Amino acid sequence: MEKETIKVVIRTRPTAHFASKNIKIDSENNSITITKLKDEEMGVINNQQESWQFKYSKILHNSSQEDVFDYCGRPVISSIVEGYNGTIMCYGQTGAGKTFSMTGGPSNYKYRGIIPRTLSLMFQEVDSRFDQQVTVRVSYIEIYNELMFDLLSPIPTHEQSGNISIVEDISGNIKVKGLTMHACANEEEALSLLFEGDTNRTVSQHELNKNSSRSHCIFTLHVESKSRVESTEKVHVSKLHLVDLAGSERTKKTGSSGITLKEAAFINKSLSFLEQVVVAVCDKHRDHVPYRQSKLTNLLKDSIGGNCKTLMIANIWPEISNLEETISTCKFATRMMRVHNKAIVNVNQDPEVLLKKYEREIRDLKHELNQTYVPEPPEKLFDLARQFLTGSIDDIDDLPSIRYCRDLMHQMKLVYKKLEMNARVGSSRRGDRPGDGIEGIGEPPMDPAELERRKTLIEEEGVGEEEEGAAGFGVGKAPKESKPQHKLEMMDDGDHQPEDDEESKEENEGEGSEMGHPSRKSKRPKRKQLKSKQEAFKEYKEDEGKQLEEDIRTNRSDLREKKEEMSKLREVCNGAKKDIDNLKAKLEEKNEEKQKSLELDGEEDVIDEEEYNILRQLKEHKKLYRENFDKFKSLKGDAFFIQNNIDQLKEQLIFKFEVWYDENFDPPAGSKEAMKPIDPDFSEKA
Ligand SMILES: Nc1ncnc2c1ncn2[C@@H]1O[C@H](COP(=O)(O)OP(=O)(O)OP(=O)(O)O)[C@@H](O)[C@H]1O
Repeated sequence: MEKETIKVVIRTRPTAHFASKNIKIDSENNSITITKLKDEEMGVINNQQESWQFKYSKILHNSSQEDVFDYCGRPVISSIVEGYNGTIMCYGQTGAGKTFSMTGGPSNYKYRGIIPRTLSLMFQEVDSRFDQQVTVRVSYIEIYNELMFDLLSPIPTHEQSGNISIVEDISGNIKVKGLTMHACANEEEALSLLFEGDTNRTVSQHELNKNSSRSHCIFTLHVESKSRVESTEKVHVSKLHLVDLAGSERTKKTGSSGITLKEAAFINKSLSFLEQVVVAVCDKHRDHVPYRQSKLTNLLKDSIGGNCKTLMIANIWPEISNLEETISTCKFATRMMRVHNKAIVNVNQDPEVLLKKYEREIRDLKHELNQTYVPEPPEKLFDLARQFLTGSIDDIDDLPSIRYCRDLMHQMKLVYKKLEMNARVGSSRRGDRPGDGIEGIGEPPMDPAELERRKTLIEEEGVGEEEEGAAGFGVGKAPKESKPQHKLEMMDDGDHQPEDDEESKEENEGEGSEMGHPSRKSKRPKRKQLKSKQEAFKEYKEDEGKQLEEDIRTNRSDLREKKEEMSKLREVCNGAKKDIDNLKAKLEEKNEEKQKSLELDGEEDVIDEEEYNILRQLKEHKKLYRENFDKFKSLKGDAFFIQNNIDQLKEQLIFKFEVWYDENFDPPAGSKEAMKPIDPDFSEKA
């Protein structure tokens, strides 16, 4: 934040009748001394002199327009592009040269004022900043009799004067709602808007000065700049108010009547409100500043005591007849110098760039994930999960990525399901409640007394209960020695099936078995007739594996869409590339022609219309190519990501199926059917 007082510059209007007796100007010290005989006008005999000395930031006495701009305008331009707000305002009595200072005299180019010079320098500054994209818009507003008029509105101002109003946004920035803003690409466009506004400006006939303005005029440049080099969402936003205030003369001196008297009253009122605001801002004990009392002070709230770098030019007309006005202007100017402003760089966020930035971040992260994560074989993770859940290992130290954790969690779920299922099968064989074999998993843990009782029973009598004529789902009673030594052994009967006792073996053999595993057939839920592993897989996908199958299908359809889009973009890129090559060849031909004519006439050809058109087209095609290629690259990343999803889902599907298959069918271990690899795309291909 830059805290500084408002700069005040005194500019004198050149005159042949300079009041040299009363006004002494010291340009070196930037001071001015004014002397006046007391009550001279009242005719009272009083030879006492009254004298004032004022000191300012600068006194521009008989200065050229260029000098005025160099001091007042030039330093402001770069700070505007950097994001600081700025205001340059001209204050002073009618005819003192406010409009001349601000807009200039039309008679000669060298008389152009601060506004046209600012526009010229501003666009030079914009063009010189290759690394920045700068947008300049202008607005032009007039305050006349406390009404605001948009001088650049295509609708006649009197019709839409009610349509514009001053508003303050949540950050305290003042804006004029409904005011038209005109984007300008260059100095010429901006100048023509200034001329258009000036033509529309309300000018009233007046005794003191035929063309003097009876209104306040504010020409504003709204500047936005953002970096072309860095992909940043930061946009520097600023405004530069160039203000031509109405004349500050006293009403009685104007000799006005009718409308112009009313005008003068309004002007005096708003200028006195301006004074009140300045006084209030300077008074540390005042907590309220009456900005809202008038349109002018409301509109210039940022400029006086706010977020702005402000400079005031106090125009004086140093003739004896204007002594009162000169003193009054100097007094006001001195007060203005005490106003402290707090200018900050105004930074906004460009939502478009912000969105693009987030999209890029997501894409990069996805890409990084795909790049760095090499999926572990599911069997390995399954084994790790089982070791962890059964307490063989206390901790899993190495968790390299979220994807790894996710896969591991998934395997944990599978282990859990398997354990739960085995426990259920085990308990139904033993007649226990489900979950008895896996304390803490599935069902709530058993009452400790009951658990102890059962343990003793198992130790004494073996696992399970005697069944009379057991058939179907009965599990019978396991002998004492079949009690598993390890908790997992008890839980996981898939691989660690306790051997049935001879008695029950015989029993089962008596019942016969199609699968060749009589013992299991009698002790487990009836297993399905095996057709083929691939057919079982089909069945699995329609039933338990339905969700995974659906996920794969959704991903596949996404992938298809992406690929279709990619193929369209590829065509556009190829077309653009072809056009670029053709245009380059044409350009080459043109260059050869030029070279030849240079050798013949020794004159270097300038770019002709055809060459210009080729260059323009080349630029457009390159842009088209770049845009579409960027989109293509982004889609390629997406497609890669989706393909990876599909592979993962397929792996999961096969693994889950293998578990399911193992639990539901009994091909002899190591048999051809059991070893057969599954083709997850079998039904798709069919
Ligand atoms: N520094 C100057 N050099 C040459 N001519 C000047 C200068 N200052 C003012 N003038 C001339 O004085 C006349 C009045 O100036 P101008 O219209 O700028 O006054 P003003 O303060 O804007 O008055 P108003 O308050 O009525 O708008 C114009 O003809 C202008 O050309």
